[in-house]
Amino acid sequence: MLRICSPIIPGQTEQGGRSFLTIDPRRKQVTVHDPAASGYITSSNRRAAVAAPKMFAFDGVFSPDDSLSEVCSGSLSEILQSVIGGADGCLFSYGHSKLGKSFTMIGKDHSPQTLGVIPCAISWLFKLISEQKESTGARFSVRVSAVEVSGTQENLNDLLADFSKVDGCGSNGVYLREDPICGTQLENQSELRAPTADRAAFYFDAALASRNQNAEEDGRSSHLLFTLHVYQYRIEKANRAGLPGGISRLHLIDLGSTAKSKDPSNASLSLSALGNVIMALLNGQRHLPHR
Ligand SMILES: Nc1ncnc2c1ncn2[C@@H]1O[C@H](COP(=O)(O)OP(=O)(O)OP(=O)(O)O)[C@@H](O)[C@H]1O
Repeated sequence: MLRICSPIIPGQTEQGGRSFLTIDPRRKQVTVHDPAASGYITSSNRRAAVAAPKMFAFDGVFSPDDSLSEVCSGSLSEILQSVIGGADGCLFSYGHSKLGKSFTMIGKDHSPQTLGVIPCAISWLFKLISEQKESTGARFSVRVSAVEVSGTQENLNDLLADFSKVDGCGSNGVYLREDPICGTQLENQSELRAPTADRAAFYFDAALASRNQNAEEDGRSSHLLFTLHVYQYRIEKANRAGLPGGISRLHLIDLGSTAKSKDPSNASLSLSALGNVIMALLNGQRHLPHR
């Protein structure tokens, strides 16, 4: 899915130049025209290999006029149904600096219309759970975890560690483990029980408050991984005991800026590197081509 944001070009007002993108939300298509013709780049800077116009098709396209609630409903409905159905899901924002990735994922708490993807996902997940409980009798238990990757060393930080210490199940720190069967696994992050949407939202706010405030000064912005773990149970009619019915996870990720960096170690953030990882996952490869 693609969300188009209006880029502000230095020295040029938003109205000053014709856009080099044509958006067709109904067909879910975007056409890229020659940026030189729209004044966004000079013809001398244009790479000779880029032949415009080029058309790209997506599962969904949101224009700058689309509200945050339209983006949330368009991107979350299907994925939440799948998670309730027992499949894992992931939704992440990716793009250049200051284009509104965090705004899209987190939103602002001014009004219900400016809630971002993560608060909407929390609210709608619990609504779906309650509907599912009514219709099938299934029981659910939701847990949340929140991890930040920040700094030039890409340190992992468990944003809910303080709460799990209070619960008496404090962890010794989150880390990555290479599993020969499942590939790279994030281990040991705090998973806190959230019986209500309000509790999950509280933990989300707490995670945001714990983020590394110095990340931007470190030379790159931080990445936020917020996960809703959904445990399902079937209730035995005879003794009303709960039988484990599987676990699914919804990963909601606000990737930090992908602006070009002079630091060669920042290469893992490039669109092609991310594309390679996604293709490897889709192909079921155990070894993912990441650093
Ligand atoms: N659609 C929008 N409506 C109103 N304000 C927006 C919108 N998109 C972004 N903003 C504002 O623009 C600023 C930059 O947005 P944001 O921090 O979300 O960008 P970002 O892509 O996450 O940047 P970075 O990669 O540097 O973290 C913020 O102050 C945000 O509130």
